Amino acid sequence: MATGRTHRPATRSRGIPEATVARLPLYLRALTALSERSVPTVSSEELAAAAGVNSAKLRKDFSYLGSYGTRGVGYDVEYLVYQISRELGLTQDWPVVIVGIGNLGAALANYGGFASRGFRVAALIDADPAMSGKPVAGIPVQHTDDLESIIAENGVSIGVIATPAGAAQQVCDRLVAAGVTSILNFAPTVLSVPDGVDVRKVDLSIELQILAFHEQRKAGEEAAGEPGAVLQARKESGKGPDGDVPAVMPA
Ligand SMILES: NC(=O)c1ccc[n+]([C@@H]2O[C@H](COP(=O)([O-])OP(=O)(O)OC[C@H]3O[C@@H](n4cnc5c(N)ncnc54)[C@H](O)[C@@H]3O)[C@@H](O)[C@H]2O)c1
Repeated sequence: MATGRTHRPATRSRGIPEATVARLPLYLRALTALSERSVPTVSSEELAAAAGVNSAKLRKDFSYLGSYGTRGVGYDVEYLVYQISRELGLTQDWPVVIVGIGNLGAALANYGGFASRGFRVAALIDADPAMSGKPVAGIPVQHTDDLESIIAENGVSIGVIATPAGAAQQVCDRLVAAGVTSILNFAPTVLSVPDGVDVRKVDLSIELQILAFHEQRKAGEEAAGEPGAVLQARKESGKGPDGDVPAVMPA
């Protein structure tokens, strides 16, 4: 759901392209659903359809993981879940801090899905003294004065920024100086970070603007008397109804 920007070269040092890395969570989500239904194996076509990705692309992606599946049987679901989780670094617990506990920060803190995906909300931080000590999602909010010590004590390397745009760069600078090396930014502003710090930006309004563009184009095509044009455009692009492009795009 975003225009992500990862300040890294297009290929990681271990040789997995960023575009593949961006698709791994899509495979993992589809595989986790299969695993929950106790499905033992899956073909590349089935998994590609479930993940909304082209199957040739999927096979290429899995070749980077050294996973080729078995002809006539497919891929072992549990093993692939393990392999992708390991590749994404999800076999370890990642403590995360959220800075800015307003509407969005509180909603993120309350989201139960992080823990099951290997992310533990270690602390909630806000500049408003009136919020200090108040529990959100069962975690007491801490004041920004203590940001550096919170990062150090919890060994945090991932920070989520949900402050107003005007505060985001300053919060980012403090997080980075305190040792955070990955930032998920929800504030509508472009952050400057030193080399070695990854930033991903989530902006729902940009996503909506992109959808508005497509809606406008579809309306134009239909008005021009080409009712099949949308379907044809999908066929040509090779994308399913949801598109096979992850909402969070690599740089
Ligand atoms: N990315 C998206 O899709 C998306 C969607 C909604 C909102 N947003 C953005 O998320 C941000 C938060 O939105 P909201 O609706 O939760 O706002 P909000 O006003 O409800 O909350 C902002 C919080 O940040 C705190 N804050 C302000 N300055 C701070 C600082 N220097 N350090 C720490 N905390 C600070 C405030 O005390 C407040 O609790 C905004 O930048 C907004 O534009 C993004």
